[in-house]
Amino acid sequence: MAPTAAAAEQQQLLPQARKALGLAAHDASGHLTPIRITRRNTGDDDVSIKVLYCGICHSDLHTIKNEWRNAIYPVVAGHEIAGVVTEVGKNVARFKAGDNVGVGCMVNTCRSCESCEEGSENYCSRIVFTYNSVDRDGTVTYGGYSELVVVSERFVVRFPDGLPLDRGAPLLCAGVTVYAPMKQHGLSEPGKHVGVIGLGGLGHVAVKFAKAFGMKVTVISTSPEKRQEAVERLGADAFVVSTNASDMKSVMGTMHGIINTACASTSMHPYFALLKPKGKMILVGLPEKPLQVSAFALVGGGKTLAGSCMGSITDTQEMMDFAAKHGVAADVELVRADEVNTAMERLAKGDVRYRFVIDIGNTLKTD
Ligand SMILES: NC(=O)C1=CN([C@@H]2O[C@H](COP(=O)(O)OP(=O)(O)OC[C@H]3O[C@@H](n4cnc5c(N)ncnc54)[C@H](OP(=O)(O)O)[C@@H]3O)[C@@H](O)[C@H]2O)C=CC1
Ligand SMILES: O=C/C=C/c1ccc(O)c(O)c1
Ligand SMILES: [Zn+2]
Ligand SMILES: [Zn+2]
Repeated sequence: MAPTAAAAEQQQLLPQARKALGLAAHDASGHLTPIRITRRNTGDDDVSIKVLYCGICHSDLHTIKNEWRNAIYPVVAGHEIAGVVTEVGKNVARFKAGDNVGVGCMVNTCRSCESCEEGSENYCSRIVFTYNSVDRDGTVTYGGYSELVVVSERFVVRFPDGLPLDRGAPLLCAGVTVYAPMKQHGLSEPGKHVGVIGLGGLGHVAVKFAKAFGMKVTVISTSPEKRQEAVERLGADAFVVSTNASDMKSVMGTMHGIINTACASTSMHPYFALLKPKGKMILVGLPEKPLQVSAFALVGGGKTLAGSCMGSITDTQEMMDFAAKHGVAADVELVRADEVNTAMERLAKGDVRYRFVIDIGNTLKTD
């Protein structure tokens, strides 16, 4: 397939570049088709990575459908990237060809602001996301729905032994996005009770991390059909349906904190009632539409509403190592590159258990 005009223009800006096959959305239909993109040659601080697996995050779907109104088409999504190092630049000390590595949601930051200096580079105001972002050289970033990525060493993490690449890939976004705020907000302490709103890609790994921390965990879901697997397969202690009044009453005022992963907007009022006094609601879901929050739901019990965005690179490596040590990995449905549009349609309907992962290494090929 011929490259689009925008991709061709980008290619001309990069005299030293390689071609790579990717999957791109070209408009808000979100339909993905093969595209030829360019990747820079391996710079002195870069790691070139052959992509083997890439998870499909709901953020990918929000972006390709332009639900956040910020799409820069063509969009090559994907920020749950697992692969093998093929080449490193001369300054790269931590990785060598043949290493199994991962790349998550960011590929560049300013490296000098307060957030960067304190190791919270995920809050850098000049953050460059792995895709749909303008990099410091002016090019638009393309993500892991492609056969090759070239990433500065400091945004690459090591895949620990024992963590499979296909089931580990989703941890690079979904995993760290729930792990980091759980640690930051004291929701990783044994014996505490945490609620997880939304049993999807993020939610199911939140349940697994909570159990690995030794916590009590309750899933708060809109999908009654997930009850059995939440308890029996994922290890949740309880499961309540958010529209079922008696279910919700049974856990009222019991939770130290809630991780809210819902991808669609809803009234937050019933959820705040589940928190203990001074409990914390941590928002990680990014619905297209604004949330409804009543002041009375927060003020009365001295409750906190906080947001959290991904995690730092240090958080990400710590989370990957913790996952390997405690046997935490995503439940995945592996799909071929030519099945990606069907996977997106199913994700939009909540029909996935619990993360689609594209088998890029074996199936992204020219005809
Ligand atoms: N803050 C950050 O850094 C990050 C944010 N995100 C965002 O987090 C959200 C979740 O991502 P992901 O887990 O991949 O998405 P999934 O689609 O895998 O899961 C989302 C879950 O939300 C629940 N849900 C759907 N509709 C509603 C609704 N109307 N009300 C309440 N719950 C609902 C469903 O769970 P159930 O059936 O159990 O109700 C669904 O499975 C997305 O908005 C994504 O963009 C993702 C990564 C990082
Ligand atoms: O899936 C991860 C997305 C994270 C994200 C956070 C904040 C923001 O403005 C984005 O565009 C993406
Ligand atoms: Zn994501
Ligand atoms: Zn910065």
